[in-house]
Amino acid sequence: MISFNEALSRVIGVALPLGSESVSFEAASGRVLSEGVTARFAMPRTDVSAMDGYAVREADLKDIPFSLIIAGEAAAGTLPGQRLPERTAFRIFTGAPVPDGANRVIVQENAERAGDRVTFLRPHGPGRNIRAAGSDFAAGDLLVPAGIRLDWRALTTAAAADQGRISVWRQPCVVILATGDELAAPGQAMERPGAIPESVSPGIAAFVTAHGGRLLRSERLPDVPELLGAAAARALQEADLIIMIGGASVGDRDYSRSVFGEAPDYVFPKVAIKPGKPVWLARIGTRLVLGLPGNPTSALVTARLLLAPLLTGMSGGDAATAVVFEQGCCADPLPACGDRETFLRARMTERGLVLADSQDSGSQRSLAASDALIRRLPGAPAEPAGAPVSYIRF
Ligand SMILES: Nc1nc2c(c(=O)[nH]1)N[C@H]1C(S)=C(S)[C@@H](COP(=O)(O)OP(=O)(O)OC[C@H]3O[C@@H](n4cnc5c(N)ncnc54)[C@H](O)[C@@H]3O)O[C@H]1N2
Ligand code: MOO
Repeated sequence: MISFNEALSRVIGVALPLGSESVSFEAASGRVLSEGVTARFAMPRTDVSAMDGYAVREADLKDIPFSLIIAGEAAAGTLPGQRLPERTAFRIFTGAPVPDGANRVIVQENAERAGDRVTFLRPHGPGRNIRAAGSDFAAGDLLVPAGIRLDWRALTTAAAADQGRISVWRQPCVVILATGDELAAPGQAMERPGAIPESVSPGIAAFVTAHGGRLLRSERLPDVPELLGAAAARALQEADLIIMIGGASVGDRDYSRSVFGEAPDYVFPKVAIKPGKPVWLARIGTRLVLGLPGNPTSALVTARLLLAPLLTGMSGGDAATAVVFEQGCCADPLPACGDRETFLRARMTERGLVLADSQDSGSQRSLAASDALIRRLPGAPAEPAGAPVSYIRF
């Protein structure tokens, strides 16, 4: 069985972008730029006021108090090119073009206006309160480079470039197939003896969307090979990535692998990790199929460790950045690790990482309260409380 590191490097190897497309800003959130965004013009476009106040000439300033006639007004959006006559002031607002000849804006808090005169009553500070043309960026400057995921900060910078459309990598289209006779839609399990709520695909669906995928649909299917086969064939037509949930193990009714043929072209058939050993990844033509174990914690842990880099890379990002381990300390004693690399659910607190009450891979209660996975290497000895640990945000 391969190690987690080997599985991760194989995921990174197949997590390739799927081609680019041009989108409007409304559709760009969370997408990865396939081409950098360059500015169509300099910002500010012209010298502009940084404050609400009065534009003046330096040469006209006298000891306070002194007055000037107000000769005009400039607001944001006013065309540049107005001229400030000597020994006058202009009423000016933040973002307005500074009239030619003016070289300082005095904030209105230091002045008092009466009709067409302004009297400066308090000393102005050293700042000129003018943003020079091009001081933010010049025409043609690269504002956001290719490869950046457009989060709310990068979207703002990109929009400032005044490009109507931008080039982004295509989103991987995903179909989720959750398998198991026992599964019922949440809200409908109690009425059916033997049923349990299908809890994994709602979590995985949210995970897919958060990591740059486009969810086409999520289906719940019984353990009937014909039905699974038909659903898999449909999914292979439409999706770049199919996520099978459950049926990954060796039970007689575990069909998730066999619906893709006698011997799928595995990227890996399982991984030496706990929880999540039965996780698998295969290529079916140009599509990828990821099999997550049915145990809810195993499914979510393997999603965090292997689906995150897969979706990150397929959506144009740097797959390796999706799996970053940090150093911390564990507030609880740690048990010795067996021969499978183990990821323990934990919660980040001011005291350090606190282990979840249950580490059972079927446990679902602890998931909502866990935001970290502590990484324990095979054969690691037991440790007392306070030991340094490597962990990943969960
Ligand atoms: N003889 C062996 N048995 C098992 C092995 C093994 O190596 N040899 N591996 C165990 C491990 S480790 C895991 S993890 C599980 C994973 O098995 P499957 O992927 O085949 O999962 P299922 O059998 O379908 O289900 C396991 C468990 O999870 C519940 N489940 C499944 N899907 C969902 C869902 N969508 N929502 C909520 N709960 C779900 C299911 O009812 C079962 O209780 O296999 C071990 N067995
Ligand atoms: O790997 Mo399983 O996920 O240990 O229960």
